[in-house]
Formats: sequence, structure tokens, C-alpha cells
Amino acid sequence: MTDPAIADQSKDAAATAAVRLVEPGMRLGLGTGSTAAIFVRRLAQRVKAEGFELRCAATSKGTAELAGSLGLRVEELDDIGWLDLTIDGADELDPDLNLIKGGGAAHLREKIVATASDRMVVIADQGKVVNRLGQFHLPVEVIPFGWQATRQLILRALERLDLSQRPVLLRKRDDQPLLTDEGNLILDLALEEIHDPEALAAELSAIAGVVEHGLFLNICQLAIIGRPDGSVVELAREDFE
Ligand SMILES: O=C[C@H](O)[C@H](O)[C@H](O)COP(=O)(O)O
Repeated sequence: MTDPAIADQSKDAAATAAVRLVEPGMRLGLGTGSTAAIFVRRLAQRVKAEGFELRCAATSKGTAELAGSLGLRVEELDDIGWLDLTIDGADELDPDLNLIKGGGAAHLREKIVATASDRMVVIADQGKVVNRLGQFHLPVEVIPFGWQATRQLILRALERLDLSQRPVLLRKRDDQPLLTDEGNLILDLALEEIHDPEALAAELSAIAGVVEHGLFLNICQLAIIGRPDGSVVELAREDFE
């Protein structure tokens, strides 16, 4: 079916392949972003055509609204309890299936949903695959209270890792600070190359004002990479069933 909202062939190929992983009755996590939105549209088409039941938890208000408007049953994660599968996009992924996420400022809820799932599958176009994470900026969600002190602590943590970039407060087009769905701020780190993602993740997580960073390490089990010709390539971890 032609849908004007699904214009990107690579993303659509990945999203369409991921829809085939969904089984009737599943408890499903829905990601955020343009690729996840295509997945939601393709999923809704399949559910409408086949008429089966699903229980969905969304990773953002935007995704919840889209899924609900397309007739999918969206519930609070706590009402569902645990999820069988989460399908989400990514900003970058490396050969070990470690990710940078949060380009749409949704990584906090995305990480909560992904880690409350038996399996997490990433869908992405091939431009997202990198040898080493870091070319895409790394978002760090911080509490508004004392955020400038938190920024200082992040800067010191980066210096300990020989990363000297200054965290930048993410702003909207009107120059006001962007607030996440949880009412927090985002500090963006333009790092270029992250040589030790585990060390960086540990440093960031140890700072009191940091709510969550966009490094998703050892969370994703399968990546479905879409190509412009409509084909897909799968990268799987050994523990993917
Ligand atoms: O916060 C946003 C999410 O992490 C997205 O999944 C990520 O930014 C990828 O989005 P897109 O599919 O639009 O590139």
C-alpha cells in the first residue's frame, strides 16, 4: 500500500522486515523517531489486515499518539509489566550492536522500555552503521536543578577520558531549552570517536544530575539494516533467538 508518510525506502525496508518479527498476542515496545514511526505505520497495516491483538508500550508521547491514531492498543508500560519485544531506531550502531540513541531526545524512555523487554531489535538505514560510535552527538538527559554544575561534572569526566568537548545545552528553534517528555534538559556531546564506551557510560552514570545518556551498550540483540534498493541485512548477537 502506498503511504505518503513512508517515503524513505531504506527505513521502510528495515521497518517492514521487523513487522514480520511480531507475533499475535505479543507485548510490544514501540520506539521513537522517523524509522520507528514507519514501523508503527506498517505494523498498524498488518494488524488491521490480520486482525490480531497486541499490547503496545510507547517510548514517547509522539509515538503513543501515532500508534493510538492508527488503532493500535497503547498502554502504560507498568500496566503491561514486561515486554516480549521492542523495535526501535538508532542514531548509530557499531559492529557489536552498541548504539547511540536519543537524537529525538527520547532515549530515557527508550532505554527503560528496551531493558524491560526480552529482546530489543534496532531498525535503521545503512548510513547509521559505523565502525566506532561517536560521530553522532551523544545526548545526556540531565535534571534542570543545578544543570550547570552537572555540566561541569560531565566536562571533568570527559577530561579524565581525554575527551575535551564541551557539553552543549540542546535548544529548540525559538532558542528555549528543549525539555524531554520527563521535563528534563539535554546536554549534547560532540565527541567524534568514543574509544571506550563502557568507561564513558560509567562516568556519566556516576554523576548525580545525569538521568540517562544515549549509549545503549549490550541491549540490542538484532539490527535490521535497510538499503535504498529495498533489501535488508541483519546483524545479530549470538544470544538472539
Ligand atoms: O530519541 C530518538 C531516538 O533515539 C530515535 O530512535 C533515533 O534518534 C533514530 O531516529 P531516526 O529513525 O529518525 O533516525
